[in-house]
Amino acid sequence: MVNQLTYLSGFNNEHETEALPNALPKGQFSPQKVNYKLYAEQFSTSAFTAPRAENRRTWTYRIRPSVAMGDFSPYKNTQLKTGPQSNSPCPPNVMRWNPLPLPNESSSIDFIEGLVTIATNGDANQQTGMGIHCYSANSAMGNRVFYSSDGEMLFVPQHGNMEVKTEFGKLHLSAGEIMVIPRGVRFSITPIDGAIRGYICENYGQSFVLPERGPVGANGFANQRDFLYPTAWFEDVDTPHVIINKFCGHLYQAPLSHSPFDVVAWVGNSAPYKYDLKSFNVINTVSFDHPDPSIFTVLTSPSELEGTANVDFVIFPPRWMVAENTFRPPYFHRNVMSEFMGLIEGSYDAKEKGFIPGGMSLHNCFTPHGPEASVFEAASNAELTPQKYENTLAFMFESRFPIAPTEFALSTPLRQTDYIDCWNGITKHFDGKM
Ligand SMILES: O=C(O)Cc1cc(O)ccc1O
Ligand SMILES: [Fe+2]
Repeated sequence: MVNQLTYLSGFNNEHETEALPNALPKGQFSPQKVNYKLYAEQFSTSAFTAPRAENRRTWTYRIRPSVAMGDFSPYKNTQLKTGPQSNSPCPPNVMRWNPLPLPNESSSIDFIEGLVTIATNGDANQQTGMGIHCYSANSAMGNRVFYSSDGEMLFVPQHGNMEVKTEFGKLHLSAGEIMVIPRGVRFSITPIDGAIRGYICENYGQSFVLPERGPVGANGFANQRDFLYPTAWFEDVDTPHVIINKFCGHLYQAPLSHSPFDVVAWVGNSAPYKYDLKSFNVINTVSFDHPDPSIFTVLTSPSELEGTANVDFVIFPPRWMVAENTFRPPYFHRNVMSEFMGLIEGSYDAKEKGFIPGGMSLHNCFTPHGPEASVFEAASNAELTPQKYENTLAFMFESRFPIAPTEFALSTPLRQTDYIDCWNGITKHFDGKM
């Protein structure tokens, strides 16, 4: 059992929280002396001059400033990769993978060791694109603490429960929830009650925001109030720690004489947050035709091209299907945007076999795809009564940039090299007659 945590609610709010009374300065951010002899340190994840609506920064009040640390040295190479991947082909094939196995009970794998990159796009140093990783772990990170300078990390847990210690406080995260850790925030992950597994979108581009609602109005989709931020929590621990930083596609380590989780109070809008996907207010057709999946966008990382995301995070949650005279599952299509999908639980309406929880699929820029043959047959002949589509939770990272699988993803035996055969049964029905 884990203790209940308290959270602050509201996407991108200027939150304020203190673990000791009056640790937060009043009326200013950087007084000559901070209460409790703390240090003031600003943490910025947008340029100082970013417009107010996009500006993100938090003032932290900590036992030591972050610079009280040793120097960085290279850390070992792992399966964690970064875009652009040089010398690696990006074949346009439809691709699908079985889930990464959970770590064996006889071995002890922490979050950092269990990270494997499946695909990347864009260029981390140009702050475009993303890395798509899978994690699987069964042990705590001990005195190791991780952060990425290359991107903010959107976690999509698929299996198990974890406690996440961050500089801004603790979060508990379970399958069916998501969490975003801003670029640069230090964290440590501890599996609770067994192994954990999930997906990560390391977003090199602009920070995730909520999509516009347009004519839908002031409510619906993901509502701001359902995004939960941690309350300040700190430990005053003077034992050696190791900081592991992903920077420009490489890992570095640096020694620290103490725990970096020493923020006693903070105020600002840049901090980790989590969201329960069950809170998503699903909006869909109540008449005919299958709408585009953009109606299911939870978070979007915009690019400089309006409406053309660096990456959209889209979910396919349980919902009523009521469309009349309509082919109800996802349609056949070719798309300039590239689509990477995962399955959190149950099954997905376009693929009844082969796409299994923890698995992944990739349909790249203009690669044709759609319902598998048996789904097409069944949905073309189904009686269209209202139907509750349950036991399902899929998601998609959809990006304007082609998504290149890593060497690992191309060659792993987890890859279903016969994936294309699921469309084998698509035959000609045309006979020239109506
Ligand atoms: O390819 C997919 O399964 C994702 C998807 C779902 C949908 O409902 C419509 C278009 C689309 O790309
Ligand atoms: Fe698609």
